[in-house]
Amino acid sequence: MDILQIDGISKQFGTNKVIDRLSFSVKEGSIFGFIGQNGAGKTTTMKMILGLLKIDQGEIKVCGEKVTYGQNKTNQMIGYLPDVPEFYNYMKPKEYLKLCGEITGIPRTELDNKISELLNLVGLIGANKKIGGFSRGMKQRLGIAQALLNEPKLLICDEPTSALDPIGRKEILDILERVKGKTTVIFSTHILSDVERICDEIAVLHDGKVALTGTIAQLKARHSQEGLQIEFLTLNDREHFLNCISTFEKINQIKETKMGLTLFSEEIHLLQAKVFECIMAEHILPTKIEVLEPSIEHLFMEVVK
Ligand SMILES: Nc1ncnc2c1ncn2[C@@H]1O[C@H](COP(=O)(O)OP(=O)(O)OP(=O)(O)O)[C@@H](O)[C@H]1O
Repeated sequence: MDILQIDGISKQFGTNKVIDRLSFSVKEGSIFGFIGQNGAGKTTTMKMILGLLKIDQGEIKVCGEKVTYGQNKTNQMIGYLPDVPEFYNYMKPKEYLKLCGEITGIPRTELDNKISELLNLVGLIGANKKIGGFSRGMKQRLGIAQALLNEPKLLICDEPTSALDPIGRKEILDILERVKGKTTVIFSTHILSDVERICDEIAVLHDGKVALTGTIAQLKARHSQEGLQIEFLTLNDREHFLNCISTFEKINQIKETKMGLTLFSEEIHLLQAKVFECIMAEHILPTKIEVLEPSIEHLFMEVVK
């Protein structure tokens, strides 16, 4: 079942059309990566899902229920972690979650247990200090706990890892993976390695539309060409090699690097044969030859270039 259906939505700010007949859907129980460059419209889309921004055209459904601007019915099924979550800094995490739980009407008999469970999940059970003294990563983790308090069917996280160091990012990704069994997760990001690590499906937002969507394996198999990276001892060697290889018609793209070249082709075996032919013909000794696996990063670059 699709927990989220986005059907032909558009959004314009003045003359700036940010979202242009955007459509995609998210399956229940999955982790969905919503990818886009800065300013692509990820936050705008999330705010429309939450009914916080008016849609110019199209429709959004959460669990089959239509989202209406300014109304919170569908938000009862959603937990939201904004890109910069705000807290009462003078409170400790337990106190803060208790306040949130009381405001949203969670019965007192359940609340203490639920808070301990969530603080355990996000690794903050022992963090008995004021939130003001928390690191960014700790604040993001507390934000996830808060977003999960009401047991939402859908957890939406806006760039949860963007401002974090590698350890902080890994902690967040591990939590999202653990949450997956109970809650569908959508997270926006421009960090492609995070997406490769935990997402079941992705959508790449570009020019207001989905430029690419599918599972990671499908996308790699369908779209990406493989690359071959070669490095040389001297720039002179690189020039000679480039003159030889550029006559080969099966190459789609050549990128120059500091001491080498990266070659892209859909027929990597033919490319390899030609590379060795040029090396022999030009009497060049490369310092490195490496086949690059198709990656989401390459795919993304293909789509947004
Ligand atoms: N309230 C607004 N009024 C006018 N323009 C806006 C408004 N909100 C967003 N925009 C514009 O819409 C575009 C998309 O912004 P949005 O914040 O949705 O992008 P994003 O993909 O989330 O980017 P980032 O990764 O930088 O957070 C930007 O050009 C932004 O300036």
